[in-house]
Amino acid sequence: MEPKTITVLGAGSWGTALGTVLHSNGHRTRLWMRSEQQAQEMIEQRTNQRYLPDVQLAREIEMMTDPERALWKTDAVVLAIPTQQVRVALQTVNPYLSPTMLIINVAKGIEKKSYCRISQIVEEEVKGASFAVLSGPSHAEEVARCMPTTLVAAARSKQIAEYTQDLFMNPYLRVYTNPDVVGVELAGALKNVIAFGAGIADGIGYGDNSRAALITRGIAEIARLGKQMGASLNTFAGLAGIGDLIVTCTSMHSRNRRAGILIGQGNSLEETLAAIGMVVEGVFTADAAYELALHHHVEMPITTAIHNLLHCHQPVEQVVRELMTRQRKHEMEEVAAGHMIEWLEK
Ligand SMILES: NC(=O)C1=CN([C@@H]2O[C@H](COP(=O)(O)OP(=O)(O)OC[C@H]3O[C@@H](n4cnc5c(N)ncnc54)[C@H](O)[C@@H]3O)[C@@H](O)[C@H]2O)C=CC1
Ligand SMILES: O=C(CO)COP(=O)(O)O
Repeated sequence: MEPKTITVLGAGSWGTALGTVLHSNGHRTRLWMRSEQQAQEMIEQRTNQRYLPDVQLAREIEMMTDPERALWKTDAVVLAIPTQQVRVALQTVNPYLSPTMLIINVAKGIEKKSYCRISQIVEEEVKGASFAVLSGPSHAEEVARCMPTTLVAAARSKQIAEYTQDLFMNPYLRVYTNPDVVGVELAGALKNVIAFGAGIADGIGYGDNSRAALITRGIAEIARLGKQMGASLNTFAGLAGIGDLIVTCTSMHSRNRRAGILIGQGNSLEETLAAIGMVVEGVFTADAAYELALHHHVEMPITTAIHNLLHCHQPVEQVVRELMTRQRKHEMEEVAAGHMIEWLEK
């Protein structure tokens, strides 16, 4: 691929790490951020001390706060901004976006109140924009250190998915394409809620059995909602689905898991968010996920439990007891739905 000009919106840990990837792939890379002070520090120190310390940033990566300069003749815009801020950020830069620019979202969440996925926010805010989503098991700390990582680039058009794949793919970052935008977006957003729950279990002092249960039953309920919303079930068995759920429920890099651990240890939500100091998407997406499940008449017991814990202030012990003592179930949905009569009758 010919070198492109790429603007990354948001200089947190993920935007910065992806900036290093794009630069090492030979693209002209610009990092746009709100804070003049952060931009000056990054220009002078060639590091991002607050969000991704100890990672050296190449001299050629440009840091800036002026949206007009950041978006001047750019080919693609990477949205690396926390979900709840994406709309306002798009409104800020909108006058400088052009219809030829591809918008690639890398944030993982669902907007509160509107229950919009990011592709829907982009559709509303930037009429006619081409869109792709890049997701999968990928902690910024490891990507920035060139550790082998796999991702999924999803777009409705094969050409856009492959273009996104080519922009990011290199010997340490293998990118697969996928046509299922809805599935990839939902998988990335909903896994954060489950990972927060897995962290709570760890914080309480529960063991590996509990974590495995949350991962397995977590992907089952994510896929159930996804299917109802038109996603492909295969997506949830792939990198953006079970792959990302595994890494987020098990890694100490995960902010969602670490936040859960602090809650499980008895800290308040306020104390927890302050201690993490970066975005904990699952806390904000829990609400939207709960409402989407109600709206689509889909059972999501773990997500509901997290929602109740966060918003109905139910004590953790009560939430766990309720989850474990729910009405007994079949594991397979087709059995539950009565589609395996033969087995039932034997
Ligand atoms: N950190 C990671 O390893 C990964 C993060 N993600 C996703 O990427 C998204 C961003 O996450 P991080 O970079 O980790 O978050 P972060 O908390 O490290 O940084 C967020 C950045 O966004 C900036 N920001 C917030 N509101 C803004 C606005 N209105 N305009 C401009 N900038 C704004 C903040 O100043 C900060 O620099 C999240 O949705 C996260 O789930 C996805 C994959 C990996
Ligand atoms: O999405 C991620 C890894 O794939 C990052 O997860 P956290 O936001 O929990 O750190």
